[in-house]
Parts: sequence; structure tokens; C-alpha cells
Amino acid sequence: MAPLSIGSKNPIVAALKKDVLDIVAPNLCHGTVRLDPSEGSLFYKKNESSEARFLDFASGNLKDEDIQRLVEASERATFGRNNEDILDESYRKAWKMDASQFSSQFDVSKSGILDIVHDQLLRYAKSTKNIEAHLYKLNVYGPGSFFKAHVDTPLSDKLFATLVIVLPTIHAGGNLLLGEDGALLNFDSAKRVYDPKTKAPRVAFVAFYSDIEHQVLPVESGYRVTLTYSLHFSVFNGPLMLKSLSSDSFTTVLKSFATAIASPSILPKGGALGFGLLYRYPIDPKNTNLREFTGALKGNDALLRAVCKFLGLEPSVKILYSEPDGDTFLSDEVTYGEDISDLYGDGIPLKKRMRDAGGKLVVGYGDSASSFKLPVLWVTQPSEMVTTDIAYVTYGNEANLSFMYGDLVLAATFPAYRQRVQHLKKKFPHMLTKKELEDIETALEDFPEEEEEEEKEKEEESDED
Ligand SMILES: O=C(O)CCC(=O)C(=O)O
Ligand SMILES: [Fe+2]
Repeated sequence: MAPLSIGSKNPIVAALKKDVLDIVAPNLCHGTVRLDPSEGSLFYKKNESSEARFLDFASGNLKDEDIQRLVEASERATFGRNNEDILDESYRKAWKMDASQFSSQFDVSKSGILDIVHDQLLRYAKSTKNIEAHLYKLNVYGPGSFFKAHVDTPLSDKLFATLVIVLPTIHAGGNLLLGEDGALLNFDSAKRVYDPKTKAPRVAFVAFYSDIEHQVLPVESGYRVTLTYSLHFSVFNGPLMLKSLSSDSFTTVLKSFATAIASPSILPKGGALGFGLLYRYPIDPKNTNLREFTGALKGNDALLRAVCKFLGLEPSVKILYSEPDGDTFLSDEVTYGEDISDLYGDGIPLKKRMRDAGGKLVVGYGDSASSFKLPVLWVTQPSEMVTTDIAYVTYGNEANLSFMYGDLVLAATFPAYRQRVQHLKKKFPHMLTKKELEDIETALEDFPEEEEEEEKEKEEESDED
């Protein structure tokens, strides 16, 4: 692959990179909510012809025998390895019940949990999105049950987070670990499902971005009963409200961008700033057009896009393709063949396909832009889509590959020096110090207005390959 222009040798780009990576945006949240005595029942049936039974989790006196009857109506839990559903109790030992087999009186949409999740996990995109919770499964973990490290298989491109609700039962162990070996959170739900003072039963919840690796440690005693939901984005209510963006992170990154804009050493002739996104996103390998990827960014990624948008840098989510030992392209389309494995296989050069589909050839940041070539300065390391394998989930909670997690990048248009500083001075004069404004005036002497125009035209003409 052609070397990518990583800009961190430039101190201003290095500072921008640090600020972008330092954004403090939560990727999970957890808590407990009261379980109303009128909402504690769970009704279930083994199959169409069997009688319904129920358990009352609000009663506070459920016995192991009661939950064993729920186990008898459940099935052994499988999981997805590559594209197969597998029953392997050395990887996942638990019971599951499909949503069609049970009904819970506990209503997650009225519980206040979704408001907390909305507030925390959509902090930088709050005003534009609603959350829909889709009940996925009920799981029961008895003594010795566990689920090893996996990520949740995306079943839709609207998926952004997983919500796990632990119902109140007396048990020990079964901690849910988020991140590698619990680096992000060690959630000991057993200790949380009863109020420490009043002993009243309550519901413990944890929500996390679905591409985060997680595992359930072995249950030591008792039974742990969980409801899992997939959280999706729904309606877009309107434009992003800047009010919801006022935060330290936002201001810090904004200032850092303003400094980069004011620096003549960065992409003086214009191009794009590129960022490898921090989270992975569900994409449809057969048919995804990233031009429609308007709302689903998470945490740091969402804030980064919001800052670029605020400054008029026209951020867009793209996929980066690299020919082995060859050129690199930015594209809106996830694939051009029948499926992604055709991409490198059927003899049509990637360059031609990319050109036909409106992709851009990534050139070094010293080169000039044209209708096909885009000089990109990478601020944070991008991930490329080189082979099909890397994108597939190896261990998921389900064997379904209609969607997969993909590595995406964000490209922010970075106009030529004169154009971008004039925009900055006009729209955001308060962002610059007096000294910075003076430096801009000095730098502008090297960027005469007319010449730039002429140069651009010449380049357009000479863009033939
Ligand atoms: O029960 C839990 O805490 C999590 C279960 C899980 O990760 C899953 O079902 O995919
Ligand atoms: Fe999971």
C-alpha cells in the first residue's frame, strides 16, 4: 500500500490528534431503577401448546426452584462463531428464551433507563436522535454458567448499543465485564439488585456500544436472570443543537482545529483532514451507501464530526480501500461487486471501479487536489478495508452476517489556506488571539488570491490518469 500521509510530525497536527483522542465521551452507562411491585411479573411458556407460568421478581422471595422451572422452559444458549450457530458449553453455558416465549411487566420504555442512556451515550448527538429498545432475549445463568468474550452481532445498521437488564434474584458471581478483561467496567450485578438499606428488589442495568467486547463471569451460586435489548436509533428530529454540545471537550477540540486552520504548514493548497474512527459500525456488506450515513456516530466520533460541521469543514464518513501494495481510495460505497469478496477478485482494477463510483484516490498532502485526487492528511490512524476477513465478527452472540462491523474513516474538507482563514476570521473571530490574527495576515502575503485560482484550473485540466 502507498504510505499514508500521517501528519503527526507536524506539532500542530500532533496537538490536534491528542485533543481528538482525549475527548471524554462515555461509551457505557449503568445504574439501578426501582422495580414497582405491580411490574415485577414475568410470564412465560415453553411452547405454543404449553401452559403459561409466571415469576414475580418484585416479591423478593423467589426460590431457586422457581427459577429452575423457567430453566426447564428455556433452551441451551448458542452463539455465533463465524457464520455458524454453535452450542459449545466451553464458550457459553447459559439458557435462553426468545422474546416470543415470554412477556415481562417491567416496561423498559417507562422505566427511565432509556432517558439515562440517551443522556449518556448520545451526549453529542442528543437533539437529533431517539432510542428504540428491541427486546432480544431472556437469559438465565445458573451455578457455573458463563459467556466468554464476544461482541454482539449487528442485525441492523441502526444498532448502536446493547442494554442488559438484570432482574432481582439472589445470586453471587456472574459479573458482566466490559472491555478486554473488564478494562472498561466490572459490573457486579448480584450486589446491585437489592437496595443495600431497605433490601427492596430493584433492576440493575448496563448499556454499552455494541462493538465493545464483553463477557459474563461464572455464576457461583443462585440464578442470574437477564433481559437483553438492542438499542437502535430512530427518528431524526432535526438539526444538531449546538446547545447540547457545550462542553469542555467540544471547546478544546474546537480551539485545536482553529489553530490547525490558521497554520499555513497544514495542507496549504487544501485537501482533507482524515480521521480513523474510534468505534466500529454495522454496515451491510452488500449494499451500503455512506452518503446516507448521517446519524449513527458514537461518542468521540460523534463529537469529532460535530466540531468539523460547526467549523464548516463538511465532514463525511467514508470507507478506505487499499490495493495490496498499491493505491488507497476513499469511497462512499461499501462494495462494488456481488459481495465484498469480489472487490479484489474479478480483474477490474480497483482504480477504475473507484473512479466509476465517485471514489477518490488518496494522494500525499503535498500533492494537488483534482476531481479524482484528494490530498489527505491523516490526523488519527485510519484502518483500511483490505480483506474481507477482518470485518467479520469471529465470536458474536448470534450467527448472522447480514451486517458486519466495519472500520470507517471521517474525511473533513480542508480548504486552501486563504479560503479557510477568511472563513474562520469572518465566522469565528473570537476563536483567534490577536497574535494569531497578526500571524495569519503575515502568512497570507505568501498566498495571493488570483494565483490560487489559476493554479486550480491548471490542475483540473491536467488530471488525466
Ligand atoms: O447477560 C449478560 O449480562 C450479557 C449477555 C450477553 O452478552 C449476550 O447475550 O450477548
Ligand atoms: Fe453479548
